[in-house]
Amino acid sequence: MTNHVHVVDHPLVQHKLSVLRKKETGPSLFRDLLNDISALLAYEITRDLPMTTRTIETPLTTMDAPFLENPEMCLVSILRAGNGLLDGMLQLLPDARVGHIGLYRDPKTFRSVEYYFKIPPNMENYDTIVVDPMLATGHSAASAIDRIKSTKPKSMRFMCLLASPEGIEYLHEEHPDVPIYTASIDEGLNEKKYIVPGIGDAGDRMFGTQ
Ligand SMILES: O=P(O)(O)OC[C@H]1O[C@H](OP(=O)(O)OP(=O)(O)O)[C@H](O)[C@@H]1O
Ligand SMILES: O=c1cc[nH]c(=O)[nH]1
Ligand SMILES: [Mg+2]
Repeated sequence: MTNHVHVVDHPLVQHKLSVLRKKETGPSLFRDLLNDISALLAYEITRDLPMTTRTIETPLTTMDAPFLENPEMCLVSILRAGNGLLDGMLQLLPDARVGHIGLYRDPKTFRSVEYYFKIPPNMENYDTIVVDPMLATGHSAASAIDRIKSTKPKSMRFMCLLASPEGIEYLHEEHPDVPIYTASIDEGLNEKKYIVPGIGDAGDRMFGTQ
């Protein structure tokens, strides 16, 4: 399982995550921190993208310079909270396409319910990163990935801020081919299936809706 999970334990990520977790951190600072952290996570999740070389001319000479083999990227945000990760990632990947999948978690069954789906055509061209801050039971991520897989993207990765051990296990069972990148693996889930210690409801904290 662990080969498929990458915990980004960079000091800047961990410091910013601790400030973001605090209950007194309001929506404005919460969003700013999430922007910073998501840019740092984007840096790590793209670390092993395949490279190629092309001959270029600098003002001084000719060289074989490294370029991304496939610069076509697509980010897919799981609404609402996934949108909080987009701006930071787009700082590093400004040409990425962006898809959206609207899911909410039913508070009784904890299963995800889809209400929106819009992604670019020709997904087979795109290395795709599915983003959502929270991997709790894993149902939302697994069903989003199911849906996106049916469009046959070139490759797929999943990025979150926090993951629970249960969510990692479930997602790995359902989609063993999709690596998971996270800033933390927290202790577990409470009786309402919230991540503990966690950050609370990511969407509500981001948008001040509670
Ligand atoms: O792993 P799971 O148990 O499926 O839970 C995680 C999901 O719950 C949250 O969304 P929520 O349903 O609160 O919707 P929101 O983003 O609109 O607030 C979160 O952003 C994930 O999408
Ligand atoms: O801890 C959790 C679990 C699901 N959704 C959230 O926003 N937070
Ligand atoms: Mg929510």
